[in-house]
Amino acid sequence: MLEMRCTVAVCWRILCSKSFSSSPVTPNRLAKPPLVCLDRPDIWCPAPFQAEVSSHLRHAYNEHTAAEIDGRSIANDIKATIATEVCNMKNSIKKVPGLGVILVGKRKDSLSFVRIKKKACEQVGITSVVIELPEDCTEDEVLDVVSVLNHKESIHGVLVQLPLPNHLCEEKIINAVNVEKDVDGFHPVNMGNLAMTGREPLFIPCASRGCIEVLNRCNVEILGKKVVVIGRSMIGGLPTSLLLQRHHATVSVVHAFTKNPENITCEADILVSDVGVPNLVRGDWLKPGVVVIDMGSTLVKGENNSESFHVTGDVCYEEAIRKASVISPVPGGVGPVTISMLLLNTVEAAKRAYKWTQ
Ligand SMILES: NC(=O)C1=CN([C@@H]2O[C@H](COP(=O)(O)OP(=O)(O)OC[C@H]3O[C@@H](n4cnc5c(N)ncnc54)[C@H](OP(=O)(O)O)[C@@H]3O)[C@@H](O)[C@H]2O)C=CC1
Ligand SMILES: Nc1nc(=O)c2c([nH]1)NC[C@@H]1CN(c3ccc(C(=O)N[C@@H](CCC(=O)O)C(=O)O)cc3)C=[N+]21
Repeated sequence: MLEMRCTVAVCWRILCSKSFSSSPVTPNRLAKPPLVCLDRPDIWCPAPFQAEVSSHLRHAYNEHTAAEIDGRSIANDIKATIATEVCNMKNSIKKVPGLGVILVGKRKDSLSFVRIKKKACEQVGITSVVIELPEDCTEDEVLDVVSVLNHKESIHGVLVQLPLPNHLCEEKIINAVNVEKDVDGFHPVNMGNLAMTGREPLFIPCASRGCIEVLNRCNVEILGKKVVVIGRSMIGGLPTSLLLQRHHATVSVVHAFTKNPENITCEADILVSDVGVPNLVRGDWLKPGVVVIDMGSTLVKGENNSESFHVTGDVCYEEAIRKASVISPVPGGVGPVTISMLLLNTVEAAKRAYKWTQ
């Protein structure tokens, strides 16, 4: 409890202090900025960048193995564009976008994801503040921090790292995030608008947006394709299946209660997996030539040294590369692009807040 009070006090001081300012803007450290592909079929909000058709595929070893998607290079291209835009915003209105992240507890994976988000913000000149609360904090204490960030003028994006400890009501906390700062896109108004044809969510969940971005960047056509999404969580599978439908795919969803999932997955032209079970998707689940997007990201202990961890996806990579035409690896696939989509959502939130366009 004392630890939490101290953390909140420190956070409050950080939020109120003048020294809570932007990290260095470093557009030149990154690759030449290409144009980010933000095309969406229903054009829900003004897309600030034009689409660039470029290839981010590493070639296959031979004709029997898949080409590998280079998610890090896609993410670097997007980050370079964002860094330039943040720089322009700073020069034009003396403001930079700000992201507030709330982290409850000390889960190893959450700590790692939050560290990655913070570093990515620094790379492009977005200010970030991470509010850490102890595992046993109360719901009211989390809601108080959400409220502070909601009201802070220099914070344009607010996100609560998930999952939360069981005693906290995720629904109540997500509902409390200002819908105009909901850069995760998990607020029911944003999620509802994503689900309803013709409506315009202010934000699209980052992993789902990342999935579409990766497919676009690798010139994989979505329209009219049979897509199977494994998983239906709020973070990953559900919004991804909705977004793919917006892009006119025919989408089937497989979940924990699906009987004989391989009978469904083997029909897919594009397979997206967001489950968190390593090696769930085997080679015999796949149609030859399928495009595989592995969104799973699970920390697993190394075999020999129990202290070492590595991140792994849902797809049995060695088997899948022999069936797929294109595959996203873990790490280095959709994950880094998800992070760059969070940066993009934060920039878009700041632009709306300041009514600023380049
Ligand atoms: N790369 C990225 O950008 C992102 C990666 N992730 C990763 O995705 C994974 C899933 O995370 P999250 O969505 O939060 O997890 P959840 O546990 O919330 O959801 C898992 C989903 O998978 C389904 N599922 C579980 N077991 C099976 C099974 N054996 N067969 C088919 N479906 C199954 C569940 O079905 P049911 O609904 O029936 O329970 C549920 O819909 C994690 O590894 C996470 O790190 C998440 C977000 C972004
Ligand atoms: N409020 C909230 N929003 C989220 O968007 C959210 C969340 N909670 N909880 C957990 C999931 C998972 N997720 C990932 C983001 C980046 C990588 C990523 O960058 N992965 C790297 C490797 C990461 C590493 O090395 O640890 C890669 O695949 O190359 C993975 C997974 C976002 N999530």
